[in-house]
Amino acid sequence: MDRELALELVRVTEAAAIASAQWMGRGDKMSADDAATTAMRTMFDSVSMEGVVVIGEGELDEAPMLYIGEELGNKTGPSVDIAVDPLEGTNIVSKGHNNAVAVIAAAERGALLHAPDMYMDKIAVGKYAKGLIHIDDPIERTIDIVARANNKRVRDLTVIIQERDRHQDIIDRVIKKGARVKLFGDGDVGASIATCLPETGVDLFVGRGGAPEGVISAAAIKSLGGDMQARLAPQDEEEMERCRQMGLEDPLQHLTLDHLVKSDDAIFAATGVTEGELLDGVKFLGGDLAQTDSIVMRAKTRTVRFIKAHHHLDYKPHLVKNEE
Ligand SMILES: O=P(O)(O)OC[C@H]1O[C@](O)(COP(=O)(O)O)[C@@H](O)[C@@H]1O
Repeated sequence: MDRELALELVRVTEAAAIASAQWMGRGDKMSADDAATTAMRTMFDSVSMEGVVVIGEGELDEAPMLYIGEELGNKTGPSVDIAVDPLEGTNIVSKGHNNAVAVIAAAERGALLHAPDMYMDKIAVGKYAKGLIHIDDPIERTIDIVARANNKRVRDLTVIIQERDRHQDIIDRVIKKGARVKLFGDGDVGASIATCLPETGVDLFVGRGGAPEGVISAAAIKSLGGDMQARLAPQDEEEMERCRQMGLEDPLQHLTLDHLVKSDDAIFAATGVTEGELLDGVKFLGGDLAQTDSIVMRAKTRTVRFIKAHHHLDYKPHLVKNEE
């Protein structure tokens, strides 16, 4: 997969971000998600690839667009697996909070784990701690390992955790150990990637979140040279069976970064929808002008590009929300 495909995928996330940002703060997460999905689906038609959705909006009977198995692209380019989250942080947008993004991960055909839509336990770190962590280690040991690797004192180490009741024990243990917690409401793709960007001050991501988000994050973490491990967390026998049907013989398998994204030929693209630590949100600058802020990276070359773009919405009427 080449640089051109990476840049084409940014056009797709930009469109999804512009469409959904118009729903910010309107208390309607479904419409925000629909707007992102429709815009993303439309843009995919012109992308030079033979893509197949492996992580999308659901099975064919659940989602009219971007369903698992759907073919995308104009069939002139490489054969790729596509994982999408048109709006990562639906609640964020409906409430006007920070850190919602539109995201796509792509990898050569067969390389992305086909993760069912269920919970997954995850741990992520930046490049200095790569190869040193294990998801089954007690958090206290992991903190010591990452502090040493990142050349920080434990008291200066920051662990980012989604603020959920299920994480209370781990939050208490991080604080007792003397490290810092940084809690976030929604959006664990951005939170896990933050471990790989030293300027965020985040050293370690731990917790249980969506499995699809886990695979998408893994494409970014691979491109940034960091490390991630995971394990699906099926909640009952029915979910165990779903894992098996998706090709995971052992649903509780210890998943390394290379299980999540099997190839080094992977691309991650994201555009901010609302303001965030990683990316600015979509800014409507007056008149028909909208500004987007995106990041795109390729695991093959480890190049990370930040792209600010101005869009004249008079020329993109399909992205403009209809006013009833
Ligand atoms: O809200 P839950 O059930 O704790 O699930 C956690 C998941 O929800 C999110 O915070 C937001 O997901 P949505 O965009 O689908 O609302 C994910 O980033 C995270 O993986």
